Amino acid sequence: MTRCGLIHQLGPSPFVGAFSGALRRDITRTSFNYCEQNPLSFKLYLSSIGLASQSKHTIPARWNGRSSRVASCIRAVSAPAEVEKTFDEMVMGTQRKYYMLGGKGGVGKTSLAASLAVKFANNGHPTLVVSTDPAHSLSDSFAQDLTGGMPVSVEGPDSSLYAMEIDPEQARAEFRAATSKDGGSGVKDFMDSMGLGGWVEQLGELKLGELLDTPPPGLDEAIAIAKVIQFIQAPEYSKFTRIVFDTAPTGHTLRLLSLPDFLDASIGKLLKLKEKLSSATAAIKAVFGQSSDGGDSATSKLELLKQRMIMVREIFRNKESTEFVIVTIPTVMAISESGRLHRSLIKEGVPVKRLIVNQILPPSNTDCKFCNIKRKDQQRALNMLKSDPTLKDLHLIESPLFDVEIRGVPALQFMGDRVWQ
Ligand SMILES: Nc1ncnc2c1ncn2[C@@H]1O[C@H](COP(=O)(O)OP(=O)(O)OP(=O)(O)O)[C@@H](O)[C@H]1O
Repeated sequence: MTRCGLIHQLGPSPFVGAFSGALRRDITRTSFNYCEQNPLSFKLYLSSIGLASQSKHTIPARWNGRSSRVASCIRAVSAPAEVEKTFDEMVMGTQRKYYMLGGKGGVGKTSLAASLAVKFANNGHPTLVVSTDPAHSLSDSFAQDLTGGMPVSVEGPDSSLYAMEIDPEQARAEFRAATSKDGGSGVKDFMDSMGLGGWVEQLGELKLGELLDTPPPGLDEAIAIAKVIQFIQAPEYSKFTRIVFDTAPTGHTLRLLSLPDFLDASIGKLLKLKEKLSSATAAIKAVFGQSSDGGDSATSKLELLKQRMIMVREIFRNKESTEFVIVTIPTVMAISESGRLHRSLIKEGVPVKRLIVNQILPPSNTDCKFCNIKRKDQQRALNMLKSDPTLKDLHLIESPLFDVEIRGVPALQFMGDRVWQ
């Protein structure tokens, strides 16, 4: 069929205008791009030609054959009710999306985050997977050295996949360097030496020393995430359309969620105080005949950090761009903790739709007594999950216990194809 033939077959629609401008180019490709960029309009278009809400099998075969990503898009818009919580929905669109995987220690967060990242990359999304867990295992999962705090290219997937382990210690050292110079003890010493006790009291009220010397739990991870934001704002990393976070175990993640507010307030107060101080120091410097300008790099660094913290908080709560996926295993203890995690995420306004139960024993015909008891035990935990008021409405993804360790891209791809459907 010719390209013009295709547009005739598509038939009249309010959206034909959007396609017709591209007639001399590749109309088919344009329609596919249009599907990704304007899914709702494209859905209306499909509806106008009688294809929306029909089975995906009625979508013309040539549309499905373009690439897995556009096929996903077309399937997604043509069967919205089925697709809402499937992988098609996760992969649809070229706007940047963040997926945060979190749960109790050892349940499989890293393996599932890495397998999701591989699947996104294999579906055409330039993807970055980041570990903010101080006890990194992303390098082990990819069987590749990812240390160094910079995105490292992962070999294997169809589109570019980068992975990055943030070193929280190093991130905190950078934070301290930015703040201690003249925002913490430096300012305090200076004001002491000038005999300006009133200012020192105000500094004391801000508890800056405490913030810098004994950081609250979760600060490391907040700074680590702020660092990721810094990376993805740089032009060379702006290409990533999917960013997957392998987060630290539950407790840390929960504290992290309330931290941006805390830091935002503290840093905001500090900046206000520093504004007042800078006019005081200007006056004092003038007495000594020194120039009052010369920049204040610590203040601008703090301002930058504050902006990033605000961005972190906004990203965590943005329903359009972010989803927190709870990972658990079929045990009563893990499921109870997942319930608490979900309640806290709701309280913090973090969007959650999916719950993965990992390491489910697959059915077997053999008469293994241990396996049968274990399977019944897991079933009890699964029943508890299905009747838990906070968890039962989440979309449940069951992930089997694999008989081999999941390490390296081929194994992660295998896991991803089994879990993310
Ligand atoms: N479905 C599975 N089948 C078989 N092995 C699995 C499965 N999921 C995870 N594992 C294995 O369990 C171990 C722990 O997994 P992983 O490191 O992904 O968990 P985690 O939640 O990230 O742990 P931590 O909280 O310590 O960071 C790894 O050896 C991993 O290969």
